[in-house]
Amino acid sequence: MYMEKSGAPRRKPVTAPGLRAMKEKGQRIVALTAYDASFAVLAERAGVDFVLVGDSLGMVIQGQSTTLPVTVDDMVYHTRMVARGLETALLVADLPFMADRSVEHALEAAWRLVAEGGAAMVKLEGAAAHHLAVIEALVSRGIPVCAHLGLTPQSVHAMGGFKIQGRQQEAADRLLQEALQVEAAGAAALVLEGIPTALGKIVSQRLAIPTIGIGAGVECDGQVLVIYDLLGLTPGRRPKFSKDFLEGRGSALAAVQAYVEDVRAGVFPGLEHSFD
Ligand SMILES: Nc1nc(=O)c2c([nH]1)NC[C@@H]1CN(c3ccc(C(=O)N[C@@H](CCC(=O)O)C(=O)O)cc3)CN21
Ligand SMILES: CC(C)C(=O)C(=O)O
Ligand SMILES: [Mg+2]
Repeated sequence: MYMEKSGAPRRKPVTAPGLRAMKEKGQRIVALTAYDASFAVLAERAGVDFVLVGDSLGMVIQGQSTTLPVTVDDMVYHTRMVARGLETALLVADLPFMADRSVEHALEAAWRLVAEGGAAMVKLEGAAAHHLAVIEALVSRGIPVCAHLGLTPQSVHAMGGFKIQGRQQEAADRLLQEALQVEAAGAAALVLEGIPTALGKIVSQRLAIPTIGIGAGVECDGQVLVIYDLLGLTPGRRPKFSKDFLEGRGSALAAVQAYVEDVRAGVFPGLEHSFD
């Protein structure tokens, strides 16, 4: 094997049903993005539970200003690279923009992410009727789905920028209803991005499936970050909800380990990384 992956004692593989069991036991889920084998090994060695090949790769790897140009081919390529670095963490891949334009397209894309890429779960943004139909189609064929609500970057133009969502009561009520709908459609987990802490808490309490927050406050059942933000590698302004864990530490592994510990202990995100 090219790379030593875990370094630590072996642990049981993280699975889709296992995420729900973690919520039931009150164990926080630690998620992190990775786009290549080296970063996947880092996440694996630090004990990350859920490794996301995010379409954020369009921004942090490709240097584009949104995630919209990312293709299914791009996602399959990076998912394959990440798969080679993982041993026990759950491998999740984003369906890129418009891969869900029909149930057929979504099935084809998810098939490739699982069969060619090695993903064990796919993530998709939104809870419109057509998204719910896609979730049901994938789940009924044995592909676990992670939903994604709130600040959904593939809707950047509709939102008028990467803006915090669910600040008004009506929008908050709508988001809770959508969360209940994706759960009913069979989603195994839900990423909540860019919403007030109080809303993240309510959604997490009302759902049986785990919520994984990014800029959604400390009350979610888990947290996710973009690894480049965690390592302070993002040029220019990075989202307020992110934190440079490498600052004051001697290695990338120590930085990821500190993130894992802080999420498990419920001390990250702090108020300074949250919205109210
Ligand atoms: N490096 C990186 N980190 C991410 O978290 C990330 C990406 N890229 N690319 C894909 C999406 C885009 N994301 C973003 C990008 C910017 C903001 C941002 O600047 N938000 C403002 C909030 C504005 C408001 O208050 O409404 C902020 O100050 O954080 C948020 C999410 C999250 N994702
Ligand atoms: C930030 C996470 C949730 C994501 O969707 C991505 O990295 O693309
Ligand atoms: Mg994404």
